[in-house]
Amino acid sequence: MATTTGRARPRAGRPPLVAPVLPPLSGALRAVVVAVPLAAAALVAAVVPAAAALVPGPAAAAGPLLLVAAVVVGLPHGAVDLLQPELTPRSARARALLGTAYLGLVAAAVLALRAAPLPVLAVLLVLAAAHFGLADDVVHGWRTGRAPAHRGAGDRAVAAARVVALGGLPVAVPLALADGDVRRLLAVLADGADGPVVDGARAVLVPVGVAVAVVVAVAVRRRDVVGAVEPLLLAGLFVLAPPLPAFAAYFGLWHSLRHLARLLALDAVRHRDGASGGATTGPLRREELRCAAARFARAAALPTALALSTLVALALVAGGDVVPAALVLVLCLTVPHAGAVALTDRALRRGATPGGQGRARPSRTARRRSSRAPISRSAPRSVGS
Ligand SMILES: CC1=C(/C=C/C(C)=C/C=C/C(C)=C/C=O)C(C)(C)CCC1
Ligand SMILES: [Fe+2]
Repeated sequence: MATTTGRARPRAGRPPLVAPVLPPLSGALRAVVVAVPLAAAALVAAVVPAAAALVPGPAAAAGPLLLVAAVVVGLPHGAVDLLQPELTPRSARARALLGTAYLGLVAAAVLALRAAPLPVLAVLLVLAAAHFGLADDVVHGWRTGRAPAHRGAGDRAVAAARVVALGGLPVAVPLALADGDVRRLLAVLADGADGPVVDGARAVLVPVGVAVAVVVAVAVRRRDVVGAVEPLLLAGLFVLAPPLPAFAAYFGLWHSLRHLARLLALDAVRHRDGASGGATTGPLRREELRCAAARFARAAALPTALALSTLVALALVAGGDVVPAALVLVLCLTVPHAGAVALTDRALRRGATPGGQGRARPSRTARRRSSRAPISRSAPRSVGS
């Protein structure tokens, strides 16, 4: 993604001088991060089982198609992993190395999955659950202002439960309740060993259920309605709707959409900071988000096209079967994607300082400049990322 205009780029391997702070979740951004994913989960949980009862044939045929569509729609959310300034090294050589390592990890994961299907699939599924759960924990920090950088031991324990609950539900439940479609896909992915994957998923349902109970209880005590509803809606989605449409809705309209919103918000803040010297806060304006979306579309186009071509190539190698190919691609992309997102989040957290509402104190020049900047606003309510 294009980076800031006037702000100094971070040195290789170091967090930026002024970490962008996610602005308060309000307006369109709140709708995209909270209302749309929750409404989509509720709608799919209600409508898809009804459709499956009324028109079983077309509903069953739609599952694999929806999954492939969701993977394609979700590909861009990882397309700018290496363009985050908190992660990108300064020198072109180091950037090329990082890009090669990213693609090398995808290729290594594909080869490893072929060489040892069952153990490698198990590792990839655990990684996927961790990635999903951590992403929703970051969104929780954004929504509530309880930034990960400023948590005490109690908050950290609840965060761990949140990661297990919100990451475990979308991976363990559809696999534990595997229907014919999922069994067939698992048999392709795990070279006939679908049974052990389903058994393993069933075994983790108890810890995931306990984590859900903890998260809901804590959210109720804190009067955090969204925090209590999130795991219940995800559980409802994956228990009521068939696994493939449920996962498609989750991946396209929950995980990818939330990540995309976060990328746009971060980029908009970096641009705002670039213009103001790093001291402006307050909700993002629609115009700022529109510009960030345009920059994102430009930056994500080529990597997304590359991922789509890889999908076509994998499908051709798999004899034209695009559904397992899409799953192999998305699972193997998760290896570098989860790593890149985790490293970027860590850099963003480290750039945050508790006393400064999540950001390092800007220089005197920056402060003087920002006091004249037209977009300077009130103090932020939410912090960190
Ligand atoms: C294997 C398999 C599944 C799980 C796929 C997963 C878990 C994908 C994770 C993707 C990630 C983490 C993308 C990165 O953002 C389903 C669809 C449940 C059922 C069919 C077989
Ligand atoms: Fe992701």
